[in-house]
Amino acid sequence: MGALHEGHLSLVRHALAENTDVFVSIYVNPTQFGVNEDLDKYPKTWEADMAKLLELKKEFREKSEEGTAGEIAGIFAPTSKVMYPILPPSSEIDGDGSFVTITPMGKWLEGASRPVFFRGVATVCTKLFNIVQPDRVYFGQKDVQQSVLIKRMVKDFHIPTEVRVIPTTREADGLAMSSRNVFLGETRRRDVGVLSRALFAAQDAYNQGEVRAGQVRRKAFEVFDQALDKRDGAYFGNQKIEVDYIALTRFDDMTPIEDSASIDPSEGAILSAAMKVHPVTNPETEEERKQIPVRLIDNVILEPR
Ligand SMILES: Nc1ncnc2c1ncn2[C@@H]1O[C@H](COP(=O)(O)OP(=O)(O)OP(=O)(O)O)[C@@H](O)[C@H]1O
Ligand SMILES: CC(C)(CO)[C@@H](O)C(=O)[O-]
Ligand code: BAL
Repeated sequence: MGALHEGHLSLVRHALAENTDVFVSIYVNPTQFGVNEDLDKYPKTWEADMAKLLELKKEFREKSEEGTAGEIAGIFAPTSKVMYPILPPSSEIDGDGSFVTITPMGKWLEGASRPVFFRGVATVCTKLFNIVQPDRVYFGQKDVQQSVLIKRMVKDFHIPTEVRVIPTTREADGLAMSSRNVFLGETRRRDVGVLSRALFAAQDAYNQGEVRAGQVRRKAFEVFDQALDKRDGAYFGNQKIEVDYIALTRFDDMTPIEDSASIDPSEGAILSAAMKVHPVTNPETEEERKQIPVRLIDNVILEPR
């Protein structure tokens, strides 16, 4: 969706290492945004994006010429008229249109908070895959439910492409890179490292032998409890932070592992989380007065052993 950062470039690097011709799609897809979400505010940095991709093209020039890596063969940046040729796209839950829906997976976790999100993602990815006809497609681990859902879609619809999922690129304090991080501003940015710290703490507990699902999730919540004040079910630092979910799920279908159950260590699990970061409680600067809520997601893999 553009506003490229190192996480996106890592997907392109992996694609260049494994293919001859790489196409980068840049399209902010309206149908995956709910009517009250941040579609209008989504960052657009076309010039900077092109400069980053050009830099990457140069970085790979020698290897491309030797034939040991591919090259960026094109940028696919369609208009909405191209992507949705018949009907203008709807973001209403019961809106009309030609849609791809993957349920029940698309209703849980991210789908519970963003009811049209996965319908929009599955629909636009089907269109992208049909237009570009890629041998492989590259998705980021950061959006783990999205990548599991796309794998399911590719299998169920016999789409002839291989789905590759690339590890999450992080900032120095562990925060997963995301285009939406630019909305945070300095003050909120200082508090949000708590999300990855919580997930890593729970992952450590699992790696040290804890398999009780409730205990693994509790480890993550303990990090929030220690870092922030808890009141009325929300956390408070310089701003209110609401944890949407910290969830343990199975790999293939993202079905939940209940707190009373145990993780099967031979299977492992995904621990994923989402939180809503509200504007700072006592804004002092112009930037703080204009803040919008930012929803952040992250996850870690509890590897099978
Ligand atoms: N930190 C990251 N590491 C690896 N892959 C990433 C990272 N961030 C995004 N991606 C992947 O890049 C692809 C494009 O994502 P998208 O354009 O939505 O960017 P984003 O940074 O996730 O933005 P958003 O703020 O919308 O979450 C997706 O497959 C996504 O999972
Ligand atoms: C998969 C995707 C490109 C669909 O618009 C988007 O959700 C994203 O960038 O993660
Ligand atoms: N990275 C997923 C796209 C979205 O949040 O809309």
